[in-house]
Amino acid sequence: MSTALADPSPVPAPGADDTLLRLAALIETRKPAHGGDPARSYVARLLHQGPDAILKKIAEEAGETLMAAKDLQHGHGSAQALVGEMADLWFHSLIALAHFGLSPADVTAELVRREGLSGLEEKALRKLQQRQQDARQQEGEAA
Ligand SMILES: N=c1c2ncn([C@@H]3O[C@H](COP(=O)(O)OP(=O)(O)OP(=O)(O)O)[C@@H](O)[C@H]3O)c2ncn1[C@@H]1O[C@H](COP(=O)(O)O)[C@@H](O)[C@H]1O
Repeated sequence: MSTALADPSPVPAPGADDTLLRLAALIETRKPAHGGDPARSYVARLLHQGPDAILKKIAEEAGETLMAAKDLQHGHGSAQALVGEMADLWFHSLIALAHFGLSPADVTAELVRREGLSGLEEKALRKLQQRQQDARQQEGEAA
């Protein structure tokens, strides 16, 4: 009998779910340069209000996500409530990316770059680089 563990969640093929890309493309059409109308579109209104308003929404949605997760942790929330708040957070993050001329493809490219690199290894590498940089700086000051 095989002792291999069953895969708990099959890894989808790259690009299998393009929901974020489709939503980002829609958000792009809401920019003032593309005729987005703040009177008729929530996204256009937020883009029109500018980065402070967008970032305020992200902070708000991050807080609501945290509260929904804590509720679930303590047994008086629902998974659906957490999913809803996380969706709000992702949605507003996409608007922020669009404002700064970025797309979810930029974020996934960064995640792809990190694939296979353990967070613990990355942290150790970062500390090593910092120590090397500090040592170089001290040598420079001593010279
Ligand atoms: N996914 C979303 C989406 N998620 C959340 N929201 C809106 O985000 C708003 C903020 O959520 P809140 O819970 O904070 O609600 P609120 O208290 O009314 O917020 P305030 O605006 O008053 O601060 C709500 O009005 C939600 O309806 C969204 N609005 C739009 N989309 C997508 O964006 C597309 C374009 O939307 P429009 O630009 O409005 O046409 C839509 O077709 C959808 O696919």
